[in-house]
Amino acid sequence: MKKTNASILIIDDQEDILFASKVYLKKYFENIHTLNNPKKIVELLSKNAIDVVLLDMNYRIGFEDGREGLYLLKEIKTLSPKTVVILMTAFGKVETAVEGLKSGAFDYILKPWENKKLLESVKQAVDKSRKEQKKNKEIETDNDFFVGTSEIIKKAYSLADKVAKTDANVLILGENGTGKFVLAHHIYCQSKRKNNPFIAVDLGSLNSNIFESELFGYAKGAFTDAKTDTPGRFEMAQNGTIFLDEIGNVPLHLQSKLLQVIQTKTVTRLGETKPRPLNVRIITATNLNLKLEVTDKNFREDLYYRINTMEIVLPPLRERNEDKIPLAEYLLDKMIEKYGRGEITFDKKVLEQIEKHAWNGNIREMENKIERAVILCENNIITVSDLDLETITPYDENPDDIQLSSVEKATIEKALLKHGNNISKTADELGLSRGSLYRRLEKYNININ
Ligand SMILES: Nc1ncnc2c1ncn2[C@@H]1O[C@H](COP(=O)(O)OP(=O)(O)OP(=O)(O)O)[C@@H](O)[C@H]1O
Repeated sequence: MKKTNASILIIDDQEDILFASKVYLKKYFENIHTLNNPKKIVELLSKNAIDVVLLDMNYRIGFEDGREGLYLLKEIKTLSPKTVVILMTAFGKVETAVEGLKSGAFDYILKPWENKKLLESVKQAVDKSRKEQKKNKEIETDNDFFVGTSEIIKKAYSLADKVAKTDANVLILGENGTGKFVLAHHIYCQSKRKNNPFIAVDLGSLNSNIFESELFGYAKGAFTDAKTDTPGRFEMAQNGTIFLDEIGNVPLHLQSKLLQVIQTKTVTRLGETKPRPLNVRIITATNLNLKLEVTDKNFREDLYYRINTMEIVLPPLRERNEDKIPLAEYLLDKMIEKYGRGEITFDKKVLEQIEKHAWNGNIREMENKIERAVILCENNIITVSDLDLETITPYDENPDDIQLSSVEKATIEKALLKHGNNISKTADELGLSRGSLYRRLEKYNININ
């Protein structure tokens, strides 16, 4: 009989159970791993792709309420969402196992089990795990990613495709709305980590108080609200990819903590002392000129070199003139599908405007305008008034102006972030009147709501 190509992990503190189940299941499945200490789960899951876990619910004598099992179940589902878990429980403890089913376990079996029943349950779990993996592949191949025809963007995307196959850290630079998140996700989908988690974190929105607990996790009791042991985003990304957006906005004292995680490939939860091993690919992004931030001593040089093994610059839309019309057509098709509309086309005048317009808000601005136009348009033709571009200055800056305006925009965004979008304080810091700050927010399409 041919063995099924699947990896099963059995976790139990009783050696005889591990031995017996391993010997039996080895006849049917290619890889059987066993663990007698559940603390080693993170390490094992970070090094192996496991299809099914058979998990005992109790480990310490005197603690037989199954809570440990439920906790470990949560941890496994966080670290490796596509792994299917079967709980093992003693007769009379079914209630906790049922709670486990509600928390994402696939099945439970009673100890001592009949081998046939165990085999049946594991086979079904392997099927389920295969289906999950297939579902994910379909989503990924269905992933709609616009490439474009300009040399500058083709170069950037081809670099991304090349680096995707490796485990190198990637830094994506580009103005707001140029597609940094979309590119990071695209890299993940092309990588060998695509069946493991993709965790995106907007570092700009994490204030210093929650930065560490969110990213590194915490132990129960580490601070007043720490009710349970909780993994951070790094652990959630175990075996997968973490996308750290707005890395340029992390304050210096927290940069050193990030550096330590990246350097040591370990993370220590708040309130714990022992580091946990990490196997995570790191993709970062920022709209700031990070090199300049390093020169100005706002960003640690050592962290910069850690994260930019490969640097990909996404050009603003105004530097990709020939992509504007094809991109607009692509976004139009996307919106037609979203709103279930029949064929809609652009009026000739609209196409001219699309080409001339600066699109300082980049792809996001174009997407928003086209979405609005699809909702508003009558007669299935998008007119100039549907697209609503009249009020916006056409693009006629020279390259030096572009550089300058990118810097100005980034400076304003940084000051806004620092002052929690408070207009008066931001204007004060920048030496502007409130009126001129508002004019600039409009010019650069900066939304503060
Ligand atoms: N290559 C692409 N193909 C299809 N759509 C894209 C592409 N790049 C960007 N977009 C669209 O443009 C919008 C902005 O993209 P995204 O959020 O990735 O930009 P960003 O640079 O991360 O923005 P921010 O800096 O503001 O976070 C998204 O709604 C996305 O759907």
